[in-house]
Amino acid sequence: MVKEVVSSGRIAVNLGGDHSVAVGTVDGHSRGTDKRVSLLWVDAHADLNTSSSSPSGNAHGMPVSLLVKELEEDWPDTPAMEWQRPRLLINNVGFIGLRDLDPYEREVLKRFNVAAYGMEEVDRYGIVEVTKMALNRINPDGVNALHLSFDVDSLDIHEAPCTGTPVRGGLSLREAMQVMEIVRDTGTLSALDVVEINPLLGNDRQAETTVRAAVHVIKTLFGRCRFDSAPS
Ligand SMILES: NC(=[NH2+])NCCC[C@H](N)C(=O)O
Ligand SMILES: [Mn+2]
Repeated sequence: MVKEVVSSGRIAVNLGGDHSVAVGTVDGHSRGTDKRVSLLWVDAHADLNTSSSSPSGNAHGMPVSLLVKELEEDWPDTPAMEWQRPRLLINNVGFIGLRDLDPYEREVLKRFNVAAYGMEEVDRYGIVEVTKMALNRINPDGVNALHLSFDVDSLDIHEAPCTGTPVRGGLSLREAMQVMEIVRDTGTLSALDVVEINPLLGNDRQAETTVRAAVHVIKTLFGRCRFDSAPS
């Protein structure tokens, strides 16, 4: 599906589901375009575990490591995954919002000098600077197709309470909207995932808060301006 949408020149929007859906969406994206794909992963977690490094065994903590060529050797045999081969370069992958990493993930980020920006960098440099630095590093000439994979757990738990692995101290909705404004203005966006919304993990009000936050993020990415439109 993503392959067809992207190859017809449209932007693919994928609503998850847990973050392991991104293995399929990013794979389809890269097969639907002649361009190289840069991946911006906005998340509290790096989702870089392999099945052997993962402390939890949860697949939603592993998609990025399945997608990058550099980690192919780190994976034990994956019998169910023959359909997918890694197609991305790890230096075309950037992270924003990190604040909960496992030891293997930390080691990989260091080993390849990945464009990884945690909440400390967001606090130190500000979200605008961090977003620009990340985009410059993963898509320096602006010629690659951008895949934005947005995990709602990148947001602070007050903004997005209904998610499976929340981590306190995350992005404000305003910071996330600034990321979207900057990405939008690059004109490079080719596919979007919005994932890890689980309305069952909370009361109605919390579900509504979470869904509305996601809607704000999506609308901003597709052109809604904060100055001249009423909030929704
Ligand atoms: N997409 C997510 N919410 N990922 C959470 C991953 C948490 C932890 N790093 C793990 O591997 O289990
Ligand atoms: Mn994630």
